[in-house]
Amino acid sequence: MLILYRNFNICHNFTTLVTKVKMSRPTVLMSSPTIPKIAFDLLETRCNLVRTTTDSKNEILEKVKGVDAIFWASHLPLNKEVLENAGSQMKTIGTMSAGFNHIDIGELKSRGIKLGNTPEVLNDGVADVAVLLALGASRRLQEGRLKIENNEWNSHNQWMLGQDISGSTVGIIGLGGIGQAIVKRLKPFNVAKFIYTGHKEKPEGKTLGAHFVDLETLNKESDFIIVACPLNDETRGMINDDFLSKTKKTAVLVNISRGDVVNQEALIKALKEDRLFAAGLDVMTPEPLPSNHELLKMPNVVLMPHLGSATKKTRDAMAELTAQNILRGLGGEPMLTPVC
Ligand SMILES: O=C(O)[C@H](O)CO
Repeated sequence: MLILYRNFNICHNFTTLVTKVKMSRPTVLMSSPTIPKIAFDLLETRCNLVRTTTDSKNEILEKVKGVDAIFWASHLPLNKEVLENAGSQMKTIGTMSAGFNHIDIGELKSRGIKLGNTPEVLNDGVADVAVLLALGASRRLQEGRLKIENNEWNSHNQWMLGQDISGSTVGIIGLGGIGQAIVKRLKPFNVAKFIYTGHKEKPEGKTLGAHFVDLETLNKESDFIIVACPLNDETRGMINDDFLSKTKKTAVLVNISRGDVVNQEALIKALKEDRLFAAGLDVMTPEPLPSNHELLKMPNVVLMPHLGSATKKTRDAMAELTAQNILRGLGGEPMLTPVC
């Protein structure tokens, strides 16, 4: 009897311990198998991880059930369906992205869920791509390659002339961290004037020697228009037919933000009608772009498949920051880079 009682006690204590350990080790869904190792290492010190073997929606919807937090490394919409499947205990999300237009913030707020994102750490990577696209589009990179491929190389001195960035006016839509990093990079190119638009004038603009203007002025004056603002209800379709009807014919448009800031049909039309010199796009609609899409057939469009933050260093930094946000959220501390 005594032995039985002792065994019961041991069992009981063990169960309590397991429950406690489980309680002190929250579960985190890692929504993609390709999340950098640094995030797994950090989170594993204090959490139990639920891993996925694919990036598929179905697997995420299945594995999210009952977790305490989500590491979101997917461009799939993070919406009511995902949250409902997760359950009401899930109160912490870290998204491995600076943009959060794919996340239903209203739904998160109504459920008291905390969200952190990864701004700043990708500024340099994305700004590099903006410069790459500005130069590539203005110097006819895609068209030049096609000329070689099609045996149309012609060396006369007026052949394939591009637009100069030196002496130009560069207009930045959205002087956030990425916009500022773009200005810093372009300064040594002897740009004549930097202008920017946004909600309000920024002290950083003064430091960088960039002038605050309204969107219309930016459009009218810019030789290079670089879209670096977040996608939201205000900016969706901002670059539309009307906007492009007032742009300089020699202007180059670069988009490193989100495809939907630009009305793509209007852009294609303007490029075809030679109302715009060229475009350099890291983002487009839809993503992935179908391989037979019209944009791919246009010689004056330089395209990249949303690679702005795609360097080893940047993605590691994004993963680490996401993991830290999750750990802080789970521990009841403020996230390092909170969205809500
Ligand atoms: O928002 C971001 O983090 C970048 O566009 C990569 O998705």
